[in-house]
Amino acid sequence: MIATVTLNPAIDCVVKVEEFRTGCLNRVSEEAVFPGGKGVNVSLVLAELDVDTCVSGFLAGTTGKAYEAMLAEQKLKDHFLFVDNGFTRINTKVSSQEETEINGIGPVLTFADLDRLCSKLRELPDLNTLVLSGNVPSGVKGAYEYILKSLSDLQVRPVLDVTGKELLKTLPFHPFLIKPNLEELEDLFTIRIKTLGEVRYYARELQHMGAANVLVSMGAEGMLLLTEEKTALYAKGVKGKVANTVGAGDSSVAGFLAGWEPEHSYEEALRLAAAAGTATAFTYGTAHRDEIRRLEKRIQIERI
Ligand SMILES: Nc1ncnc2c1ncn2[C@@H]1O[C@H](COP(=O)(O)OP(=O)(O)OP(=O)(O)O)[C@@H](O)[C@H]1O
Ligand SMILES: O=P(O)(O)OC[C@@]1(O)O[C@H](CO)[C@@H](O)[C@@H]1O
Repeated sequence: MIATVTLNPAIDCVVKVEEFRTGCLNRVSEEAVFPGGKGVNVSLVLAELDVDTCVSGFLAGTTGKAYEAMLAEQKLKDHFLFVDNGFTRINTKVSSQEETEINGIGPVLTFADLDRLCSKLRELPDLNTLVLSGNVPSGVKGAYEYILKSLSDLQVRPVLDVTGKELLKTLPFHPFLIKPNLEELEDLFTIRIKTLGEVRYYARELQHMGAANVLVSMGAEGMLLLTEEKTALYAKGVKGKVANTVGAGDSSVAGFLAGWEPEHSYEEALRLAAAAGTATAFTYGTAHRDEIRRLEKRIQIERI
């Protein structure tokens, strides 16, 4: 089973505004709410792809209760824990001429909370993969390193979709997969990347630092996978009508894991990663299976 950890989930309020402007009232023409947060998005797409998964992390307050009810509707196995300060954040995602996101703060966590979470994760039967992704709340800086250290005796594959120092601290644990996007890769090395060759070079640097597989997502430009066998595969972007790209990266992580599992084929992993990411970009909320399977046929992969 694949467990996902979302330390700071959010109710995603996705709205469409015909012409978004700052400094005035904007009225929305379409709106929807989803139980968001990176790990939960990964689990939603895994479930669409018939992979056994469960969600965990922390909720708080009345929005936390609402979040739980939204999860129940999605029929995800829910191992979230409650903390008794603050409230689960509400993140606003505006689709307009361009996309604008406003992400909230969420509750404060302590390392004692992380210990409770680790105990919960230990109890999960058949756990083989642990996906850790998203923002680390104040109070628990270094949380992912702490969780991986606490669970280092378990035989699980760590998967990390986190940024900056939080990512670097986890590389000594040899994550099975990391998924920086292009901007995050640039920020990690304080450089500007212009070519696929440069993407491959810096992905390789992350392998030298401990990562096994590195998947660099590049929005509409597709994604590059540097496998643990040192093969670089590139999946071209697919053109289509973008609804909202929120969760596209998380869907790619889910697609990668679902595609890799049956035959341990990295080409199939990349194909499904690209299809799932694209399907989510073309959907409000995370992608559904039919769209993912339809797009899978359109993914072109080349060795670079
Ligand atoms: N505008 C787009 N058009 C086509 N495909 C897209 C688009 N945006 C994203 N994708 C697909 O989804 C994948 C992941 O998207 P992206 O690189 O934006 O991830 P991300 O920055 O981690 O996103 P998020 O943080 O919102 O989950 C891309 O590599 C691509 O395959
Ligand atoms: O604030 P974080 O944890 O970095 O990102 C949270 C978030 O923006 O990421 C998901 C998309 O990847 C959304 O569902 C959610 O609102």
